[in-house]
Amino acid sequence: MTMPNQYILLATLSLQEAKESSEIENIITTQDDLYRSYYPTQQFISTSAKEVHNYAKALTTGFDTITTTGLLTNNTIIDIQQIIESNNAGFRTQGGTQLVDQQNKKTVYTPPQTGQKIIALMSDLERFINDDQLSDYDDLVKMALIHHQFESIHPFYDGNGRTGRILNILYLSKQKLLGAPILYLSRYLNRHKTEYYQLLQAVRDNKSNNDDWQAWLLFMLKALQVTSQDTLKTIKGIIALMLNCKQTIKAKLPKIYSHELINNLFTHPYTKVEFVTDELGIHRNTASKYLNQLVDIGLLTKHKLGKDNYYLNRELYDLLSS
Ligand SMILES: Nc1ncnc2c1ncn2[C@@H]1O[C@H](COP(=O)(O)OP(=O)(O)OP(=O)(O)O)[C@@H](O)[C@H]1O
Repeated sequence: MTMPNQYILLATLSLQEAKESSEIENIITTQDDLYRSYYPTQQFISTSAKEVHNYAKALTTGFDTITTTGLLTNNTIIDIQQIIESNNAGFRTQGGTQLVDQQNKKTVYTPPQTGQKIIALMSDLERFINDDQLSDYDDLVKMALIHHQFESIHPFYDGNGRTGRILNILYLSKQKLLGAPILYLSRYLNRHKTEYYQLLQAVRDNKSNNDDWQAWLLFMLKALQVTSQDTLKTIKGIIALMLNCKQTIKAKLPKIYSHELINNLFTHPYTKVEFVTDELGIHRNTASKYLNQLVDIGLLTKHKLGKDNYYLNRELYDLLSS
């Protein structure tokens, strides 16, 4: 709420979430490729950067839908997976899906196999997500239960991991625990991937009865706690950098100062002449002059890639990567 322009957080943090969540599925992209790609014009530096941008798009599309309807339905879940995977296969109708341990190639878990069973289970889950009367558990606990159940149903042929992690944030937003979708668990889950996978499975193996549920819930609550603290730190860091940037431009280049310029520099860690031209509504030559002046006073650094020049806001980039 203290951010002058919340879109900055959505643009930067949702891409970080997309990066981390995709990395859990071994889709690896660098910060450079990520921020040099641009979804609106479909310019992607690499195929994995494209997948990561699709994930961010799926997330914001899901958020827009629940903001409008107040519901998180199976249709929305199908739309999300469709944007992530760029296919419209929908829920599985054929058997054969198994979860395999990547190291020893053994099957860890066989999710439900028939289309009928998947639809029945997803209908139950949809009811659980949307009808608050069905359970009086805390919403954070419900989020962890929903994630476990969704991954256990594994309703799609692919994209289940990433779709399930988007559901976490959408559920918290739907329950109005978040005003903007900016609490992203994937960094924590990625750092604790082995435990994340083990705990998902342990509940099902249930070797020590109910303790496995407890361990799973505590793991997810810890993920929420750590992520909340980290996110607040990041937001405070961005606010401080914006203030510093504003003061520096006002002092050294007062003629080019505008809110729109500051917003541009903090929405795109790597900005370009085109972005400034579009977002400030100024001529290309003027945009180019502004960016070079910002390089001269040390606020940006210039990098050439192919035909394009990119202007890096290094401090923002470092803060988001840290
Ligand atoms: N034992 C398990 N039980 C249930 N879910 C699990 C288990 N182990 C891992 N998962 C979940 O499954 C996800 C990976 O699913 P899978 O390997 O089938 O890929 P996928 O469906 O193509 O999804 P994506 O493309 O997003 O990786 C993990 O990220 C995790 O959320």
